[in-house]
Amino acid sequence: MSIRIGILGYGNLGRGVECAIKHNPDMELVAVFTRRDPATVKILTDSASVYHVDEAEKMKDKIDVMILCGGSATDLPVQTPKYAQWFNVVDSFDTHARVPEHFANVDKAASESNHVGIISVGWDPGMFSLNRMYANAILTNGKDYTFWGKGVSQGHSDAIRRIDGVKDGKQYTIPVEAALEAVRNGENPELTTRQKHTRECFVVAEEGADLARIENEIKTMPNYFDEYDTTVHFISEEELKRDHSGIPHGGFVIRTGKTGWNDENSHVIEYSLKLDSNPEFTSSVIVAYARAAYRMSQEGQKGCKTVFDVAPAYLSALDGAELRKHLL
Ligand SMILES: NC(=O)C1=CN([C@@H]2O[C@H](COP(=O)(O)OP(=O)(O)OC[C@H]3O[C@@H](n4cnc5c(N)ncnc54)[C@H](OP(=O)(O)O)[C@@H]3O)[C@@H](O)[C@H]2O)C=CC1
Ligand SMILES: N[C@@H](C[C@H]1CC(C(=O)O)=NO1)C(=O)O
Repeated sequence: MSIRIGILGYGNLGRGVECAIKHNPDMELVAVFTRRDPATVKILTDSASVYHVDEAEKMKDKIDVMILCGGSATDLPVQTPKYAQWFNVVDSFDTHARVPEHFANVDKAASESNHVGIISVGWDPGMFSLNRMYANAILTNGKDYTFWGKGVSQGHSDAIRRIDGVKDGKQYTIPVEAALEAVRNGENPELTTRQKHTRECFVVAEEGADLARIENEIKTMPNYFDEYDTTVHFISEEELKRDHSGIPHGGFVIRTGKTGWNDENSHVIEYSLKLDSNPEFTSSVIVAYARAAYRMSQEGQKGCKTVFDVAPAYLSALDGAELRKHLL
């Protein structure tokens, strides 16, 4: 029997999840839920239907895992705990500073309702988190760095789109070359947040909006921009569509460490991603964790989990001898 999936929130990530389900034969998309008028939201899966989010609770027995595809800035803090009352849920929550609060809220809802809620799934947080954790557990005497881009951060782009007066926008994350070079040269530099990345925003403002206010709100935004050197460009909708239509991204996690009685041996662990489509890759990670959420729930597990709590085997559509072929 297929794992029955619901998508809540139909933006870049929602569309990516719909596509990723097509590549997972053990899953089927049952429904897409939106806060907009369902008649205005067109999906590509003939066997599924679009509903208003108010209809979701009625379908709690028809969906095994609800994948929350809203924005981290304002949607997921409300939506994930809310829908964990009725569903196993997976989200991509990435406001790093607010993860403890989000975990607690989802854990309360999921524990009380006997559901599994896996939060902060994707690549960062997500796959990069796993690799930072593995590297620190293995090379205990070492130093690690995370670099992103140059690419489009969906979280930061979502955050700027939520500002009053912003019609659309995209944010590029750009690694500082000198910092990259120092790390690559094994200099193990001490780097502040500001010394590692800069951020560049391309914003389409509503007619008559106060551009100075928008720029200031972006640059001072806690948890997103206030610790970075950020530039803001105001452009037309046509320019955004013409020059900034893609959502590529990537980055790497690197840890250098030493072993030996006198630290005589050095080692480097590196995990890197080059993504044509940030949303499609992120969605592919999320769909694998939806399989895990379903299986863990079927075993009677409940409450909030992160990628650290999910045994890798839960992610794979393979099992037993077929799965063990990945060992070699
Ligand atoms: N952990 C990780 O590695 C990653 C995490 N993310 C997270 O994913 C989140 C979602 O990103 P993304 O999908 O790009 O965000 P979008 O802005 O595309 O979508 C967010 C929500 O906005 C609404 N929406 C989408 N399009 C429209 C529209 N045309 N008009 C009105 N409302 C619209 C949708 O809700 P509705 O249908 O209800 O209207 C949707 O759920 C990000 O905030 C980020 O935090 C992203 C990438 C990686
Ligand atoms: N969560 C990020 C994924 C990576 C990219 C990123 C950044 O560019 O700041 N941080 O983490 C996203 O929303 O795209």
